[in-house]
Amino acid sequence: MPVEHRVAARGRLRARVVGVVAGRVSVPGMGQEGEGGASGRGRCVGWPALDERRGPLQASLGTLGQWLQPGMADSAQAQKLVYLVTGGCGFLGEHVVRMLLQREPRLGELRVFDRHLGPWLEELKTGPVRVTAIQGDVTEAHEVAAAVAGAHVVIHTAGLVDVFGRASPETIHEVNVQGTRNVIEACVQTGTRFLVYTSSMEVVGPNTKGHPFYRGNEDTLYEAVHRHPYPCSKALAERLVLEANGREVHGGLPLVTCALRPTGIYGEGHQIMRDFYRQGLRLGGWLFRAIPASVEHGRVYVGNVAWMHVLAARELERRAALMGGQVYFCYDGSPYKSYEDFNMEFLGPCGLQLVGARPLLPYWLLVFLAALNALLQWLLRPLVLYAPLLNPYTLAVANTTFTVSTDKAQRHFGYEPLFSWEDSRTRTILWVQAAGSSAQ
Ligand SMILES: NC(=O)c1ccc[n+]([C@@H]2O[C@H](COP(=O)([O-])OP(=O)(O)OC[C@H]3O[C@@H](n4cnc5c(N)ncnc54)[C@H](O)[C@@H]3O)[C@@H](O)[C@H]2O)c1
Ligand SMILES: CC(C)[C@@H](O)CC[C@@H](C)[C@H]1CC[C@H]2[C@@H]3[C@H](O)C=C4C[C@@H](O)CC[C@]4(C)[C@H]3CC[C@]12C
Repeated sequence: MPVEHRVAARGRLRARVVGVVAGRVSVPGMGQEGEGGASGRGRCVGWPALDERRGPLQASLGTLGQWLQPGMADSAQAQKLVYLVTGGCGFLGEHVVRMLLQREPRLGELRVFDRHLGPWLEELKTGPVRVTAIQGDVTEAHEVAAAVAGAHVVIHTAGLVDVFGRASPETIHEVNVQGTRNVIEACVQTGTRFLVYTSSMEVVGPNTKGHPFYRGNEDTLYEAVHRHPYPCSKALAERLVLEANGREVHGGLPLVTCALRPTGIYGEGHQIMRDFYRQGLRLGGWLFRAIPASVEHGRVYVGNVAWMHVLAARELERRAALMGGQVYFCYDGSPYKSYEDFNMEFLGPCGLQLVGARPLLPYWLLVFLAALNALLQWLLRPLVLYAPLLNPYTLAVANTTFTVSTDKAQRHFGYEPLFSWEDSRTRTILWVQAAGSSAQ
């Protein structure tokens, strides 16, 4: 089946929606979204409270609304279902797209929505499934609404994953919070009932006080206080998604939402891992320990995160009462190790060595160098983007234990990791080797 490319021109998206040609699609002015902030534990220091920002949609639903009749999802059972993956060309998104094509038998159309479409989409010529690539921006409500219209379920992975200061705090907030708000409102306005959101461990921590989170779970009490734009945006977006659970969508049925919280994801396509490998190659095969081996980090293989998204999206309908409004950490059998030691599980077999049983530099010097990097980034910003790996935030995260131990996803929707640790490790090593050889 050829991949159909649709480009969301500003204000217009010529779309074929589940067999219906919608032409110009816009979505009714929303007025105000749900009042009141969630009672969640998280707190973002210095950020607009949730209720201060309203994102009413600016347009009104055209003829499309008459065709999206109540019960359309019911009839969708007879047909094949329409899935939408936002951020579908990202590191995680691509794995979700491929996993859906391999393991979702109900799939009739897969819409891949992203600002930057990958050339690999062209390869996805599958038999019964129509793959529709949509170049669009989640901060543009009308583009999101056009992509969502007619979808049975939305898997919302699109986000600005920036802890290195590449984007401004406002841009991070616009994409991660307003973009999520737009996805929610599009579901409500067009009648899409199921929404799976890719949240993050950082909604919980590490917090600004550097408290460890040791083998914690979804019910562990932890003071989730954040200052950095990225965790703040993820916490606010997650709260929006969970608060939206139960809202009435077009057609009169309730919206069902859940949020998945991956810890540090690794696997094929992990750019930071590739950068570490290339850095090691440049340094003659050596990497130098900066973090104590005792600092445990939870990591999870991208294939298992993708599988959890596919399963949650499938089960959300059947188990709405149990799963609706819930959060789930993403986990698998990956070992608990320091960030650097864990990376060496893949970089070691690729020829690199981690120098030092203990950090080679004293922590105070790392703190100084991180602060210097932050100062340089600020001074150089008008001239050039300077965004090194080491900054006060990444040093704090790297230096704080954060591991999860939970079976909530297994208990709620039968999740079991699809890939063993051994398989995850082998796949990642092969990818690093290929990525490394392409660098030489
Ligand atoms: N990588 C991790 O370790 C990790 C861990 C936990 C959670 N997450 C979450 O998983 C999701 C995906 O992360 P990733 O690591 O794959 O990042 P990524 O940057 O590889 O993928 C994000 C995708 O979203 C797209 N995107 C960004 N802004 C957009 C916009 N305005 N409109 C439309 N598309 C836009 C990007 O083009 C990209 O394809 C994010 O929400 C992130 O917060 C990632
Ligand atoms: C320069 C050294 C101190 C080096 O060890 C720094 C490593 C640092 C770049 C990474 C350490 C922990 C990573 C984060 C963690 O894996 C979880 C994340 C959540 C996810 O939502 C986005 C990515 C990230 C913030 C991830 C980013 C890189 C690290 C900070």
